[in-house]
Amino acid sequence: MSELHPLAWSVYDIADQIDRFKESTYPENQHWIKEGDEGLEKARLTLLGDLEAMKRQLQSPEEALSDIMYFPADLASLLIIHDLNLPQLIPPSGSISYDDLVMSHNTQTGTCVEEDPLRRIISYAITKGIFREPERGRVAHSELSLLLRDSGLFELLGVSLQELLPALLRLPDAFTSPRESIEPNETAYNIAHGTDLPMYRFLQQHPERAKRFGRAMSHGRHVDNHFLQQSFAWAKYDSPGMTIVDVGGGHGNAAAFLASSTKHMRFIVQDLDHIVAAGKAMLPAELRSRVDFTAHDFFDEQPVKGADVYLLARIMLNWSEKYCLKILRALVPALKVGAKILFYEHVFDATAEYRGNHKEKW
Ligand SMILES: C[S@@+](CC[C@H](N)C(=O)[O-])C[C@H]1O[C@@H](n2cnc3c(N)ncnc32)[C@H](O)[C@@H]1O
Repeated sequence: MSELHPLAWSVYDIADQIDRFKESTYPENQHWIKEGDEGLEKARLTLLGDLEAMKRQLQSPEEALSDIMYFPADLASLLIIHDLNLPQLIPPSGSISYDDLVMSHNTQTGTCVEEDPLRRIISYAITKGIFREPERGRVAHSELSLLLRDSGLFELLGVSLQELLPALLRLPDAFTSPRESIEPNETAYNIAHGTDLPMYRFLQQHPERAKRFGRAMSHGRHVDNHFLQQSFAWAKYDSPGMTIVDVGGGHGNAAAFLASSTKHMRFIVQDLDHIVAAGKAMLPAELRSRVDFTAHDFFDEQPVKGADVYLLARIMLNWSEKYCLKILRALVPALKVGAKILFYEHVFDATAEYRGNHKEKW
């Protein structure tokens, strides 16, 4: 028997479980499953993994490889969609003719885009589920493109395409010239953006880009904060007097998420001064009594002594070992007996293997 059969049975069983859950839990017509629904998350991830495994068995190696190789074309169409601000120009409901879309773009920007290439870019994006053509000559939002009207996700797209993608394209140079460097100002980002400063310091000098970067990062985070919540016994620390220091905590998104689901523990979010200023302004009023912000460079000695937990969420990924050690050494004088240092990172298993399904609780 082919290996498809056992997978197909598993898919059937899980789909049945999910459908029954949706029927009893969700309003009518909601076809997606909310990430993080307790009890269903494991089933959802297993199903995604099984479907990916089935796809791999059904595709020839050439097909699988060309999916990877043509990915830059997807990025190019997204880049155009972003730069022309199309998600904002297409109405959230109903549709717009290509004619009107071109006119609206050209009037608002004072630049000139032609209808024919625009239509071709949109047609390509439609094949990826971004936008729809409800009738010939008119374009409307799809479920996916509608999300890009949200400013946070649109900013995340901008950061991904304009800050990070140019750096990713220079990675081969950074690996080889003259050797892979461990210094934060000799990275692919430095080559791509023509700066001698470490990325976060460079952004500090470009306040608008820094703000967009910070907001985009916070926006991308809500998706996996629930893993952070589930992967540590936070309840044990949820009593008056317990302090959690969120080192390099950005706009305080993780701290705010954790504070919303606990009652007593206090959070101190530390980051560079311009980031904490923005984070403070964004914090919901009801969390202000339990979440504080302080400017602190994590290479300097930790000023909050005797906290219960020092959280380093997605910090180490930015630094070479030399600098990770510096960050840890700066914490040591502050540690009381029993203090926890909590790392929250994406990690590879000891042995890399194909992962159709990228997300797992750990
Ligand atoms: C990838 S983000 C992670 C933010 C947050 N912990 C989270 O998980 O959403 C890395 C953070 O490190 C901060 N950072 C970079 N250099 C820093 C430094 N020297 N001292 C303190 N924070 C720094 C950045 O401003 C940024 O907010």
